[in-house]
Amino acid sequence: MVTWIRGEGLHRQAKEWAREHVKRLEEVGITPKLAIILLNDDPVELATQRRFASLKARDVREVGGEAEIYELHDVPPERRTKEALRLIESLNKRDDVTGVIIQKPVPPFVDERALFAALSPEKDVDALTPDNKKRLLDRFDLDNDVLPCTPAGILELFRMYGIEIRGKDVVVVGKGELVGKPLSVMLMQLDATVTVLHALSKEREPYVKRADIVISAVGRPPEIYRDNPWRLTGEMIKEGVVVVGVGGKVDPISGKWHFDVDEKSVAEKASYLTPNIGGVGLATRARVLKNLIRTSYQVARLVVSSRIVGP
Ligand SMILES: NC(=O)C1=CN([C@@H]2O[C@H](COP(=O)(O)OP(=O)(O)OC[C@H]3O[C@@H](n4cnc5c(N)ncnc54)[C@H](OP(=O)(O)O)[C@@H]3O)[C@@H](O)[C@H]2O)C=CC1
Ligand SMILES: Nc1nc(=O)c2c([nH]1)NC[C@@H]1CN(c3ccc(C(=O)N[C@@H](CCC(=O)O)C(=O)O)cc3)C=[N+]21
Repeated sequence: MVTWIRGEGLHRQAKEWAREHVKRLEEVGITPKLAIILLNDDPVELATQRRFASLKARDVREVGGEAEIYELHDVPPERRTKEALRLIESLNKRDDVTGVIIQKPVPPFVDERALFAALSPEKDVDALTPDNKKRLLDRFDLDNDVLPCTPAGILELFRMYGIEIRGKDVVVVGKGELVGKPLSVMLMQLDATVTVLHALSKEREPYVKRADIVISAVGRPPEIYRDNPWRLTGEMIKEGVVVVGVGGKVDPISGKWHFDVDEKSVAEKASYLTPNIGGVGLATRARVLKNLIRTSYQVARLVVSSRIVGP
């Protein structure tokens, strides 16, 4: 029988914790405010990113903070990087903005590197600025650092469900900057044997079949992408494996979700499995809240007093 790995508990705990810290920050005159930037005009991405952005904004408002969503997807392609840079610079300067998320993926013609390089590292809720990314290669502290939201959320889920990582064969499918790459680095530091598969991997099946833990972070469901699709099904995995499904897209026409993992067939073989709804997404949002509180303390130290102590 499969045990479902649910994110609800982490999400609820994070909201309670964040609510307390919003009150403490109010006492020093700081209200956490998250700015979310949308840049992608691809219809699938726009539908998906709008959904995520509004959920994150809702969480922040529920704990007493503020959120602003900036939609730049209508700016002509040739001006979009420039306009985004201008917006990021103004958000950097504003003392009322304490955290910024640039929703990924950005369209191919936008200079993503330049955007993350321009963002103030102390407001970087996703830990995606060049310096924040590099710190991961050194070491990390799951309880105290601003870490990439989804990888950290997944590690918290493993801890909560008592899933061992040390010495395990872990396959990570996808090496995106947001999930696959940082997560595989973190798993390596936790002494897993990590195999990373991606679009150009010669073979995937043999690696997936022998893994103790499979994490799928691709986001190319066959219902939406004819070219180069990916789906993990029950016949691809061994009995008793732990499966974590991360990738998913909203179909802009039907408004329906399609995911990396075929929940039904995988549930018949896996020992632990994240549900496509109510799993990693909630763990990610829990971590977004925690990171925003941490970046808000960092901003408070800069604009109010360096003596303010954080969580
Ligand atoms: N549930 C949640 O909370 C979250 C979900 N997501 C979702 O996770 C997914 C991944 O996010 P992100 O890291 O930004 O992804 P990217 O789009 O940056 O990367 C996708 C990765 O998948 C690989 N890939 C593409 N096609 C295949 C294939 N056919 N088989 C195997 N691998 C393939 C790519 O390979 P290559 O590098 O060779 O091009 C790339 O490494 C997205 O769907 C995103 O929406 C993200 C964050 C949170
Ligand atoms: N810079 C950046 N940072 C991100 O953190 C980021 C991003 N870009 N791009 C896209 C992905 C995706 N993502 C999710 C957030 C919430 C849910 C989520 O809450 N899902 C709910 C419900 C979904 C629904 O009700 O529609 C669930 O799983 O139960 C999922 C996925 C963050 N992402």
